[in-house]
Amino acid sequence: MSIVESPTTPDAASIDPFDLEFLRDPLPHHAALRDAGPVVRLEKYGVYAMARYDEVHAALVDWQSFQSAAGVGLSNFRHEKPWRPPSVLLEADPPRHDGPRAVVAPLLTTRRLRDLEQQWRADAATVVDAVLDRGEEFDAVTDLAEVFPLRVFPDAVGIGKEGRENLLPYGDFAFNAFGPPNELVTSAAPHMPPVTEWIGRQCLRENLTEDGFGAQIWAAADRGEISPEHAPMIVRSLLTAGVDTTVTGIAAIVHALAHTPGAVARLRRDRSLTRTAFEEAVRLTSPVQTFFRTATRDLQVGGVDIADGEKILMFLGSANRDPRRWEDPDTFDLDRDPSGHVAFGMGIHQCVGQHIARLEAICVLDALLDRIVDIEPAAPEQRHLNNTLVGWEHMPVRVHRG
Ligand code: HEM
Ligand SMILES: O=C(O)c1ccc(-c2ccccn2)cc1
Repeated sequence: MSIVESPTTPDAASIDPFDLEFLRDPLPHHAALRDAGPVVRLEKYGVYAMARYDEVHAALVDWQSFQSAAGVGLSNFRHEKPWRPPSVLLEADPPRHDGPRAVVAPLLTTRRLRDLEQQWRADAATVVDAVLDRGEEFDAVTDLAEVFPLRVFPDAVGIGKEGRENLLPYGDFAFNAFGPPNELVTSAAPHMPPVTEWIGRQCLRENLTEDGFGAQIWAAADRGEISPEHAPMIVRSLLTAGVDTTVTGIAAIVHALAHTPGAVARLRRDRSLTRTAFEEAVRLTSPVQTFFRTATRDLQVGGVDIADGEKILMFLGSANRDPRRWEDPDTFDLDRDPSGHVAFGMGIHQCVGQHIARLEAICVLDALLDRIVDIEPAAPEQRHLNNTLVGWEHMPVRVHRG
């Protein structure tokens, strides 16, 4: 008896995770990939997809078998030239990864961010007041989620005031470049040379303030903890990975509150839940949806043979909604324990900036909770399409000030 594919269940092997229709609404495709098995070979790109929590988690923590140095995008650095010099963090395996990581991680701990927290809370109050002064309806993306990170993060890194409008397009391109050269990449590429050049200049010691993360990274080079040519590369890492991602992180918590009646009231009653709220928001809407690893030897996963050198695409957003791991996964649930989610990855490459991301979101969330008693969608939202990131162009909301 032949198995008749129902028209609504796409044959998983033919799924294109970089097709614009997929990016517009990935959820049904994630379910098809999860249900097709622990590993599915995607015919279009000849890569192996992992969409279930257990396999994604296992690959993330096994850097020896699933390496980053061949690139964490579709492009395989064993055979192809990267579009930019590889990151000494993201696209490096131990031991090359160890020194840069040991330098950056201590700079970005919650303890080190304490003095930033006071300033960022004041900034968040200023930004939210300015938004609410204009009325009870606003765009949570263009008026808030894009405004706050660009107000606080470039100063924290210590880059110059001019040209900061390059940061979002640069990050957007970098995250698109992890995918295939589709129209999201080809339409932006012609505009990138001056943007890439600007980013490179911001990472030079003479262009950094003496009190930001950038200067602290250069000071580590003075101490011989990293080589001098790695210092600008590491500053570039912060500028690449630290802006567009946090825009979605902030938008994700606002989205969750606007679509979950009673959540604002619950959080106003119990502020100890705000950290859980952010973790649950990025579990539900993982800003970084996918990225790759490369097999370092012939592997077998879930009965599927993966040869040395093959690319594996990990679906973090899908893993974070896998019903095999999460009860009622599609619900924003403040009583859930979201720990163990893979929105920040896991293992040696787990997001080194996650405490920055968390602090930015909590500062905005608390500023909102201090001023509103409820929030709801005011008009249909508009997705922002990117090969790796999920996010919104617009998110109209209406707040009630009580
Ligand atoms: C909500 C916001 C963010 C999300 C969802 C996010 C997500 C991630 C994920 C999933 C990884 C792992 C990549 C891998 O395993 O290959 C990662 C790594 C990284 N992130 Fe974040 N990130 C966020 C914000 C930030 C910020 C604010 C910074 C900078 C301050 C940052 C800097 C980095 C760097 C440098 C790495 C590479 C770490 C390494 O390879 O050792 N990220 N991030
Ligand atoms: O070191 C860099 O330049 C860099 C670091 C991290 C990322 C990244 C990639 C996938 C998921 C989350 N973050 C991108 C770039």
